[in-house]
Amino acid sequence: MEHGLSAFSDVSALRDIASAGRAFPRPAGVSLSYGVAGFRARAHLLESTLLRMGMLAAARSRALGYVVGLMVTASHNAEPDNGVKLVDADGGMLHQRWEAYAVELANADDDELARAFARIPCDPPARTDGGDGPRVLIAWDTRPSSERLAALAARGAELAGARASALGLLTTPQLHHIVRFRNGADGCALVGRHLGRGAEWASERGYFEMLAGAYAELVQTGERGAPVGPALPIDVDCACGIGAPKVLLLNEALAHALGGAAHAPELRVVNAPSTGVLNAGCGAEHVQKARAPPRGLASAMEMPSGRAASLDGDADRIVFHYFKSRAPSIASGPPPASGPPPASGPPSAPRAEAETARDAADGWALLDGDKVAALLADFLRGHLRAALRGSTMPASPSPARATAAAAGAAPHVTRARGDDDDDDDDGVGGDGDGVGGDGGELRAAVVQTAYANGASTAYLRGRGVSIAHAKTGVKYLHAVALRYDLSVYFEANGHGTALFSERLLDTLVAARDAGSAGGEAAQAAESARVLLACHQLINQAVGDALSDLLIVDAILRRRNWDFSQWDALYADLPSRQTKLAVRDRAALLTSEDESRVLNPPALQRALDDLMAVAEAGRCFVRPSGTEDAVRVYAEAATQQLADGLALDAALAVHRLAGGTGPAPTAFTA
Ligand SMILES: CC(=O)N[C@H]1[C@@H](OP(=O)(O)O)O[C@H](CO)[C@@H](O)[C@@H]1O
Repeated sequence: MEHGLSAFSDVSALRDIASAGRAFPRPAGVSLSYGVAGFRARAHLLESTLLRMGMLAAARSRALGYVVGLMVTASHNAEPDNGVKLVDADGGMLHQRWEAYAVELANADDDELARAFARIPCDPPARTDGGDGPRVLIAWDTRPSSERLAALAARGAELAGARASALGLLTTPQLHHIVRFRNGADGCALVGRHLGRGAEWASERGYFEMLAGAYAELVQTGERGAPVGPALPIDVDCACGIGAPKVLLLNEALAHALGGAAHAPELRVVNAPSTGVLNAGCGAEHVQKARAPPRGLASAMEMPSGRAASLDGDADRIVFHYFKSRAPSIASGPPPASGPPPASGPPSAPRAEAETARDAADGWALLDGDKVAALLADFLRGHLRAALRGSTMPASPSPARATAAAAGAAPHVTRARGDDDDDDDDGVGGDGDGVGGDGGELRAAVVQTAYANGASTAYLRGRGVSIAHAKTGVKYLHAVALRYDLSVYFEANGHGTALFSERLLDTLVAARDAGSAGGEAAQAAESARVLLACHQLINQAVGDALSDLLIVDAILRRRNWDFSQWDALYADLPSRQTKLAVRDRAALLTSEDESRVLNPPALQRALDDLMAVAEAGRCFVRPSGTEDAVRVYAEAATQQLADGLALDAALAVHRLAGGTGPAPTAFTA
């Protein structure tokens, strides 16, 4: 039993829960595991799960005394799938300790459901929510099955004694934002002191206002006072999902914040829901895994803006791409002091190897999550150094625990920086990049997974940026990122964000406000202003495609860079991903950092032999947390070697880890 909480004891509600369990039976033979982002399966298998997760969300809200969220989506999965993601009171993902309750509840026998629910410690000793009672905000994506599943979740929440509010169609990050700001407005200590306009921004409208306002702030000037680059259009591949209507709303908000559409970057919707099947041949997952442009933007002719972005099915991740022949040319200003040299700098020879046949033919290039992280890390780090020049760190007993201390919150509900609650399987390495002020050191780092391209890691290291490592899945990256004062985390697939600690924000506010003194202080104040606008723009709860889209565009405009200049930060090592089905993917066990197979041991021996003969070869395999498949990643000195390594590794998995169906002969995205 968790501290201070007792079991749910409303006997009549438990009776209702028991009968609902029988009315929506669990499909026979289906056992669900809580993957890297909640439960996912074919939609028709999920009715009992959604009902039960509505109950769990109610319990979580009751335990914390704050609003929580429930998102119905299967993100990048195929349209017939669906899933559920739970949003915790601080706007983050469900606390890992509660995942065990989620699994227990989702897999309880129908007759056991009420008893399983009654075992969840969720009755607080006294109400802490000002009497509003438990409340679950529910939103869903555009899948045909989503609305019905959302209604079942609402029913589950109500049976478990919570009020359920249906917010309708939202992106996943929007729901995270609304939960966070809603609780922040109510003074929830978990959310931090630097929230901005809590109550005003606790809505979809507020979300757009916040983003557009921060973007407008950032594009007031270019770097070092140079004129800012022009507002250019960008084609946004919305994966035939929820991103499409939201991009249109973002256009309106930008036009409003910037004093007219002419001053805003036009976000052109490609692949709206009415034009095709969700995630099929389009969207971030397709583009990044297949390393090919999406339908609708498959040639330079189809991409009139010369630059594009692809969102995934629930718009929590984004990758960028462009055709080199059509990239809009920007009269390049001087390179920023903090930034790397422009296009001509990095070597371009490896790029030729990296390009697939399609790239070579059309000059198509992908800018993935690693490239976004590199751009952000460079930009934020440069401004951080400038903002801290001459500043004094606020005295703080332990920066990492500042939020927890300020919160005074019970340890079992606090997910503050450095909270050891999440230390079980963080898989973190890296010490952090100390950026000093007079009174202490702020720690900054980029957090990557095993999927990060080796060239991106080398680039960041070469620029003195510290790298920390985490397991695949943003919940792991986020937990590691919270250990730093400023951290940028991105998965190569485009899921990520940047986090600012409370201590850093205190310091930035002080530096900004000291700016009127002139001289160096004025420069520091300007960088502090820029960083505070970034904090407002970058979603602090979770990776957010729309917020990432805007910050990338703002940085490029401030630097007067086009996509090719950004792309030239470093040349990706050639890589290839594929996946294959096995009898039982849970039987494949990997090391903490996922770089090595522990079981079956013969598989790692085979992979070692393959890597030994491929120049600069690196490969690893791991069971997917979202699909019934084993994923294979390979990189090597040439595309041909990377492809060969990936296929050989897939064959080794098939042979030694119970592959089903015919042995793989081609790549599966
Ligand atoms: C290689 C890859 O892209 N894996 C993705 C994918 O997880 P898997 O566990 O690999 O299926 O979906 C996750 C949720 O969206 C995302 O966090 C992760 O990065």
